[in-house]
Amino acid sequence: MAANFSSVPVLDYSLVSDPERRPDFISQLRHALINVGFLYLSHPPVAREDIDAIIGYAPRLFDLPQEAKDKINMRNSEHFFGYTRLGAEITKGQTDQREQYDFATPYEKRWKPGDPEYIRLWGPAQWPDEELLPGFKDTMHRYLAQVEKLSYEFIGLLAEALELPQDALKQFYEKDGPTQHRAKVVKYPPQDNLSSNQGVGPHFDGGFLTFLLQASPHPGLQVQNLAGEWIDAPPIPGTFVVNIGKALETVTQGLACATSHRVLSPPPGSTPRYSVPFFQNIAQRVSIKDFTLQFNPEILKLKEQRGATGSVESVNYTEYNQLPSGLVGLIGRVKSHPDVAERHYPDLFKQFFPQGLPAQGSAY
Ligand SMILES: O=C(O)CCC(=O)C(=O)O
Ligand SMILES: [Fe+2]
Repeated sequence: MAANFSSVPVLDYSLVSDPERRPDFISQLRHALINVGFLYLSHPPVAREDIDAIIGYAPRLFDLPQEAKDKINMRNSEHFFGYTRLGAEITKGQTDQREQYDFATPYEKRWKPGDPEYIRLWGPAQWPDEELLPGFKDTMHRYLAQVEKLSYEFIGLLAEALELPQDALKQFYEKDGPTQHRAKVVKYPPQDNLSSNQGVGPHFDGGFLTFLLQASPHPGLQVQNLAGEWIDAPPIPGTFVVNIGKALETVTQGLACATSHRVLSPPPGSTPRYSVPFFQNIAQRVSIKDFTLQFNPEILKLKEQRGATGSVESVNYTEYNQLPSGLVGLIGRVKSHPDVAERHYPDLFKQFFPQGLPAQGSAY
């Protein structure tokens, strides 16, 4: 019997600092990692005022004049940071109805001649002009620094839940400098009569962990369970939604599962939905196939008890089994944003789009 799920569990981060209740947290975490791949985290160690400020900024970012958005179009950026207009991506053959900005933690470009091309993926983000949105960049940096710290702490807890040494996953981080993490601010407009209700189609995330802030009260996020059913993950104020990326699934030999998810657009006549996902990266030059973690056989049995996943409507990021993580990330970006790739990575562009530029990117 598969240990199927019908809701996304809520874990209380305040248990972690309570010696008596910490074991409860660890066992709930073990269940969520192995059987669900998604969880809500309440009482996260991120300042409430920064979260509220980000929620306040989200609509204002999209209300900027079109020329201010175009000025920081992603096409300017070899790092794939910046603004992407509505309807520019497709997932599973259908247009995603969302508009977004890709931002990141601070980073100076490190690529030098002779380095692999994927090293160019990391570098400075593009930000709107300060006078148009005063304080936004600083607030976002402060927010991202806190989520980044949480993401590392969480990886330690995850190792504990899988009965690995606390620092067992540190070997996947950059050793000689910072790891750059990506974040987006996303707007899902309400469905109109002409478009589908696909905010974003079914997909897996890459990387290690995603920390998602649902920045408006709209439902719409759904998570696919083992039987292939779509389970709602509506916003719960004061929480993050945390989910496992394909790199972490690969590293843990499938114990921690990456779960397919999607977003349905708000219904016609509604206000837009906003969200702010943070994607935790790993070292660019790491090839996961070169590492084998030793798991306790009792823990590996829990994976067998989970059973096989049913029909999963998602296929991306299978390359983590063979290629360096940075190249997997770059391929993902090239597929989703071919116009950016055509300008900055012409060889890879030709490899993935031999017929030339499609009207939209095809994420997965
Ligand atoms: O907007 C959301 O709630 C989820 C977005 C998402 O899954 C993604 O961008 O990877
Ligand atoms: Fe996602």
